[in-house]
Amino acid sequence: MTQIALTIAGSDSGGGAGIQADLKTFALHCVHGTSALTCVTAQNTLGVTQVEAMTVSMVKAQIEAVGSDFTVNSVKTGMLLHGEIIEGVAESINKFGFSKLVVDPVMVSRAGVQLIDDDAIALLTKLLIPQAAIVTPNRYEAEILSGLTINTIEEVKQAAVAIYERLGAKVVLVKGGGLLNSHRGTDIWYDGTELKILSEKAIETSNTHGTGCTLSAAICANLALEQDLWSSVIAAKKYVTAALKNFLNIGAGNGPVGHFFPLIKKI
Ligand SMILES: Nc1ncnc2c1ncn2[C@@H]1O[C@H](COP(=O)(O)OP(=O)(O)O)[C@@H](O)[C@H]1O
Ligand SMILES: Cc1ncc(COP(=O)(O)OP(=O)(O)O)c(N)n1
Repeated sequence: MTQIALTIAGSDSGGGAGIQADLKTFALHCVHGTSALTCVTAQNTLGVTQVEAMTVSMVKAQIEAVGSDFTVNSVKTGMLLHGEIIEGVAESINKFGFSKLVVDPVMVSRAGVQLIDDDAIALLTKLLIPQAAIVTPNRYEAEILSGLTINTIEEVKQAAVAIYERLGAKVVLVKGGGLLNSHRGTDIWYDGTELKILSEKAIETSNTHGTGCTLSAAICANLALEQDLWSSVIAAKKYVTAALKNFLNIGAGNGPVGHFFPLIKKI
């Protein structure tokens, strides 16, 4: 049977993050990828130079087109840009009752640049995070969502608990790529009962563009394949780590992870 996943996210013209990263990740998991584009970014390995939003009606029409024709097994959200889009997306998600929902609360890039406005952050926390099966903030997003400063693993754990308690998330996975040196491969899971550490050795590279999108898309793909949430996260962590090890040294800035590493012919 063909499993189907939907990504609701922005386009990255450089192909490293956003919709492009999500669809590649779905394909490498043998999951049919569908998409609802929220915005278009002019972006490369050096950064974002321009952003344009899709209209709310077009975002909703894309979700409607996919949801009314296919059995969608899982959904992820990425860059949602502004409050009206978030309201529209939340409405459509409710309409179709998508329950295997991964919310990657894309707000701040690894470089610390805010990617959505303040109203959007408030609506994301109110309308989408409580509906998510799992929310996957990076270090900076976890600081905003928890109201805490994060430097150490202990502080990552405190933030994960605070986000769970303050926002009603079912599971929180705080990603550690923005931490210092040896902690960059360490993520913290909190499900209201247990704090779990997912740790991989930090990979020495600046070609990390798209790690967050890739991790959340891989979780979404594994959920579509009917794995449970914890197994989905473990497998996704393995996929993003391998993709990072196979980074693409392209462009003048921070290159993307290598999504298609399993297909590369060994000489
Ligand atoms: N240098 C690195 N070495 C190993 N793992 C990393 C590295 N950078 C990021 N990761 C992993 O990539 C995933 C995405 O995390 P992160 O980069 O923090 O997200 P985002 O792209 O949203 O900022 C996490 O599992 C994190 O541990
Ligand atoms: C269109 C678009 N969506 C999301 C991001 C952020 O990508 P992410 O993988 O979360 O983070 P980086 O590791 O690339 O900072 C983006 N840049 N563009």
